Amino acid sequence: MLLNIRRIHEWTTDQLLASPTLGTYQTCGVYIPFLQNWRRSFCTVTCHPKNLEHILNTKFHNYPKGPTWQNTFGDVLGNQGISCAKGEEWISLRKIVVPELTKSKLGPSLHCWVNPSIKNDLLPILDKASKHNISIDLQKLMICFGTDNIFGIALGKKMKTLLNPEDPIALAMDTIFKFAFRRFFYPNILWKFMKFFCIGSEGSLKKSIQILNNTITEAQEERNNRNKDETFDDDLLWTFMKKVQVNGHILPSSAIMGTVLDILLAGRDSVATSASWFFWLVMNNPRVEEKIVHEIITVLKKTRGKDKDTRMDEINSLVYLHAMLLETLRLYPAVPKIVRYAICDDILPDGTYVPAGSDIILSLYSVGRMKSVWGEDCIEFKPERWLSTDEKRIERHEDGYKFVAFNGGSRICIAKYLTYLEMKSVASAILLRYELSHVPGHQVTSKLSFTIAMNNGLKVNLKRRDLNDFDVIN
Ligand code: HEM
Repeated sequence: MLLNIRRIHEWTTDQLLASPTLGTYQTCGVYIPFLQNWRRSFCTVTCHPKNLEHILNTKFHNYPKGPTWQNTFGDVLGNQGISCAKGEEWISLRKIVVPELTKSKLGPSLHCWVNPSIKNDLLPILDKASKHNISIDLQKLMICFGTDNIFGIALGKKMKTLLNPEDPIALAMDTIFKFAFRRFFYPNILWKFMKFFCIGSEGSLKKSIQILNNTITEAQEERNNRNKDETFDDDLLWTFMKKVQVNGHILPSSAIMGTVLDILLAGRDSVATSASWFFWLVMNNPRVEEKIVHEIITVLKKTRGKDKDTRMDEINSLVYLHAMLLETLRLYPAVPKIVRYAICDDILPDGTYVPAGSDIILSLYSVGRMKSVWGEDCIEFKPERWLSTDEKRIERHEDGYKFVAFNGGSRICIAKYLTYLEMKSVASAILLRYELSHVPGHQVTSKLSFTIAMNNGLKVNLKRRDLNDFDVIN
């Protein structure tokens, strides 16, 4: 495995393909007597849809995130937010958060944050690059775009990192992703020692977490001092603070703060990574590119007047684009694997015995690459597989356990619609205006990190798209 660490997701997929059950294998880490229970070094890896459903839904209570995850990331995420919370508190948090991110609530996010960020900050950068033939790193821009949007939506904060990528808060986030992930590879005893003495990567991690926490605390204090008679624009923090009581259960402010921290961390790279793979797949598939540009133009021609920002109804009409996003996430799920822990002994639907106290890795990356699940053409980028025969609507059900990019069951991602909204807006804005092409010699490979980011970014050249035939857009 170590020899394949740079292509770990592909390697895991190969192992799963070679397994007798076509989707599950079991392995052992290094067992250290007296320091750990042998079961802790035992691990089941699976991508079998029936197993995924069993673990994430049917036997949800037997498979929490578990001590490995909690010990490694609990302190980074503050131990209090929605992603760490358990039991009643977690249920109450979901009741507060999920309704705020439904399709019908996202209009203001599009209007106040996503569209202005595209129009005022992103497009001028792309315009300049295309005029002067300068190559750009699209992944880097997408990370800034993700940062600006999520800080706006969650905290009402104008970050403008597209214009100022060296913003200290944005740099603190980079540090958190880089050094928290390093903990996976360091022995526990080493990173805990470094953390205790606040040295090396752990010292930088602590400072960066502090920067992010201070930002949230300042925003919270400002809202605590608000005059109750005045009206304010809603952002997620303000909405959560107003809704802190659910079914008679009052949530501590640390749970609200922790949840906003979760949202900031989860909301940035996931969208940026997915958008980057999306553009890469578009560049590699001219047939699909032609179809999508045609769709965007057709939809906009029907609906738009003078206003050039994409509207919610337009976004919802972009069916082929939606299929493209699903297909991107099927092949490159932003979160390539998740970890769970078995509380009691169990037998998975494919017959695999899982001992209590062991870890389970769910390979969300591999499930999209199984012929047994997606057919002979599973490796091909084929948005049509999601569509009805007349290509007018999404036909394949995206919530089954064959498509688990957003997880499934009770802990399903809270921000599926927000992701679609951000990705569709940025994809249509860019593809309408520019043709993208690879910078010669630039290699695209995935990096080992929480998300399936690209190792050296996505270097592209831009050429203004000729839309003379379609007089609605310029
Ligand atoms: C392409 C985009 C995204 C993908 C593929 C994705 C995927 C996921 C997955 C797989 C999980 C489950 C993790 C686990 O249980 O171990 C998850 C949970 C979560 N996601 Fe997303 N996500 C995306 C975008 C976002 C965005 C934009 C936000 C922020 C608004 C967000 C916030 C969260 C939160 C807070 C959780 C924890 C939910 C809970 O534990 O109850 N995600 N996401």
